Amino acid sequence: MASSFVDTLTGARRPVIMELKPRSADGEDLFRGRSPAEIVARYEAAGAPCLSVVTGRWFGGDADLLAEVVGRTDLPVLQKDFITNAGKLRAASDLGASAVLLTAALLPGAALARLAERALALGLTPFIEVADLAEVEALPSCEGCVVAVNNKDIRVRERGDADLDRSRRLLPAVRRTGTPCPVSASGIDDPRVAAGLLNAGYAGLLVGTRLLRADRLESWCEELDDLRPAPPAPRRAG
Ligand SMILES: O=C(O)c1ccccc1NCC(=O)[C@H](O)[C@H](O)COP(=O)(O)O
Repeated sequence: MASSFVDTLTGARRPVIMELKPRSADGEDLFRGRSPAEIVARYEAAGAPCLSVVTGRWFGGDADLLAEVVGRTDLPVLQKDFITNAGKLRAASDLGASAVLLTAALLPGAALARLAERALALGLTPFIEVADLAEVEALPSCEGCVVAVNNKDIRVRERGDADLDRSRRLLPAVRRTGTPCPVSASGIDDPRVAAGLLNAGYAGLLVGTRLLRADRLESWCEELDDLRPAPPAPRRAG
């Protein structure tokens, strides 16, 4: 089945999933008085192809935030939360999400495969997140799924430093899963690092904290564009 989340991300000039997350893992207020509507408008103006909404309590999110974001945009939206059963998939679909997080560290292999299949049947893109080689190698076939390498450690609520080498190391194994859309997620700060990951073969990035902190989001995006190969020139008629 065609996936609008995957197609939109892989077809984007700036393949950055821009995230709404009210608080960092350390409790920093990332919205800084801005409404979700303002942040959505800012991300759309910056050319976001897809959005991510953290609904997990640790980060200050909830289902109302997801509903509000979905009501403000036509972009495909990922729900980032601990989704562990079919009821949560139905709830995500009812709220209008286009993609759902499935965390390999939390879900035994058979449960992960079952939830990924169920998500696809509901028209949701499974956004399967991994953090080490054993998790990648245990994945079922990932056609139609995003496979995302989390550069941080969710077991410590993402409080530690990011290990960006993890994304670089795991990319060949992630490709072998059959995913059309490898993504690097978390702890991506510097546009040079972002461009390096895309130029190495990632089809997309998931960035939250850095974009929410940026006073000049457009500058961050332009710096990223400048470090990427130029898009092909449009064909001239005649
Ligand atoms: O990754 C998870 O398993 C997770 C589960 C529930 C809520 C949030 C979760 N992760 C949040 C993130 O991974 C980050 O917010 C996202 O990747 C952006 O990271 P950053 O750019 O470092 O804010």
